[in-house]
Amino acid sequence: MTTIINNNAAFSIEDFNLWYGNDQAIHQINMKIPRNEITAVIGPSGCGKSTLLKTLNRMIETIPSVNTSGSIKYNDKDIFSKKMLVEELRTHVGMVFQKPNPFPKSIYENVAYGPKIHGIKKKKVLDEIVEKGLRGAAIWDEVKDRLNQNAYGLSGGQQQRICIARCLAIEPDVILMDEPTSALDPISTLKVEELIKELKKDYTIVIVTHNMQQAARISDKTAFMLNGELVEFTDTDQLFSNPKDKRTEDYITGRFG
Ligand SMILES: Nc1ncnc2c1ncn2[C@@H]1O[C@H](COP(=O)(O)OP(=O)(O)OP(=O)(O)O)[C@@H](O)[C@H]1O
Repeated sequence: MTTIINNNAAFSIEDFNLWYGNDQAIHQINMKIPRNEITAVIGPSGCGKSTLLKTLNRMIETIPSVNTSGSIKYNDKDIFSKKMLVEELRTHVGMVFQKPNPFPKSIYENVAYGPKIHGIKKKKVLDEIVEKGLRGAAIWDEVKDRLNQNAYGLSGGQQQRICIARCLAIEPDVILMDEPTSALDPISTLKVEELIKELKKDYTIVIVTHNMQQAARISDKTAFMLNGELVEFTDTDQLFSNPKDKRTEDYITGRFG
């Protein structure tokens, strides 16, 4: 997609509402997600974090009861417009899930999968993409001698980095991460956190996390959601040191959630 970008927001969300059937899960959200930064979305269980994230690459459309109003623009283009092909949106906006979900295939095939679907057949080109993806996901050195082994044989933390490599191989612009470390042990979590900080040089990252310390450690901006509303969205340092809204303060000081 060739786009002239007029502002510094990867996503501009305006007056956005979302319903599952009759239940409204997102209420009138306005936010601009900055490019090449890490934006964390925090809030208690059920506040709508995953729903908002899954809307950004239209994964939410797989649920038939969903209705929306308002607008979401990616690079100034309406993601819900008929002209926006969902497959194209998802090549620009990749996603990494809570539980590592490699395919039951070799490490190599996991990373080469997306490019192959997009028609790349030459072994040499695929080799290069696989190496670049694995290097980008900081796992090349650990797996370069066993690319043909099944990805299921790796540890949870390694599997998650393979999933990140798989995402990088389609050369996205934005990476959405839904609690990417919640199934990992502390050491793997730290590795993935280091990787996320490294990736923001080249990508815009939006990460949903239950873990406030994680948001504070890695993100530039933090959004606090409650009952489907965006209560506060500002610089991470500011949100954790000097929240403007009493509800944010109550949440970050552990009074609820
Ligand atoms: N497929 C669905 N059908 C109907 N309601 C749903 C569906 N998915 C989520 N919801 C509802 O939408 C609201 C927001 O859920 P969502 O999963 O976005 O919250 P969350 O903040 O990500 O929660 P958690 O931290 O527990 O994952 C909740 O009330 C939830 O029950």
